[in-house]
Amino acid sequence: MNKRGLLIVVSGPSGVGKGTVLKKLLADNSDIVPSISATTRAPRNGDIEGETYFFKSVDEFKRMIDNNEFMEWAVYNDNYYGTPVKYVNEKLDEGKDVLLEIDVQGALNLQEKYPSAVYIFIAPENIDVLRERLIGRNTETPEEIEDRINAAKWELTKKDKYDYVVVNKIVEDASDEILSILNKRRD
Ligand SMILES: Nc1ncnc2c1ncn2[C@@H]1O[C@H](COP(=O)(O)OP(=O)(O)OP(=O)(O)O)[C@@H](O)[C@H]1O
Ligand SMILES: Nc1nc2c(ncn2[C@@H]2O[C@H](COP(=O)(O)O)[C@@H](O)[C@H]2O)c(=O)[nH]1
Repeated sequence: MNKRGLLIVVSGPSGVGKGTVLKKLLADNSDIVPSISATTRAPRNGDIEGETYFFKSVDEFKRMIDNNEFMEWAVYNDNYYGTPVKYVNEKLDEGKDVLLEIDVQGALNLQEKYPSAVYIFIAPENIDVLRERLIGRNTETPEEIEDRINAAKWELTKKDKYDYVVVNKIVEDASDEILSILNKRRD
């Protein structure tokens, strides 16, 4: 029988560069499978249904909650986000490592249920860098950016609850640091 895969949980404020760093990590490591979340937020430029997210109406999302289809879910800036449990369990059972990129509330909710997962927080050098990255990405309105910065301030107070904190100054360095954390945990 396969050894069960490692559950990898990564969080960090919106705009810190999680998606960018994890894309590099996944490109270099075909043995890590990303989980695809469901969300009620509107698709933004570059989003692809079934690849970046499964886009749901609020009613559909609530039905999935009632049917226990999520391993965790949370409301982030007025939208629902959740991790469909079936796919993650299938891949872990196949012995694959599964990567969840989720918000802090979701990660903290998982910690009791999945103590053997590895919890990694990606942090910015400071809030000004975070704001510049969100502005530079140009996918949110100025009001939405301020909401995300406010959420970030709260999220940063929780970083010590994670097993590891990785500062994303240079994408390649952050990806390498995560890989060396994973290699240590796989030993
Ligand atoms: N180390 C870095 N240095 C400079 N710019 C970066 C770095 N990492 C990411 N970026 C840029 O910052 C912006 C935000 O990155 P990204 O979309 O990956 O963030 P995120 O944490 O996944 O955000 P969200 O949670 O909102 O999806 C992008 O424009 C990206 O190109
Ligand atoms: N608790 C969960 N949080 C999730 C999930 N999928 C994504 N996220 C987090 O939401 C925010 C905003 O994401 P965005 O795509 O709108 O920028 C970010 O922190 C994501 O990591 C999930 O399934 N559960």
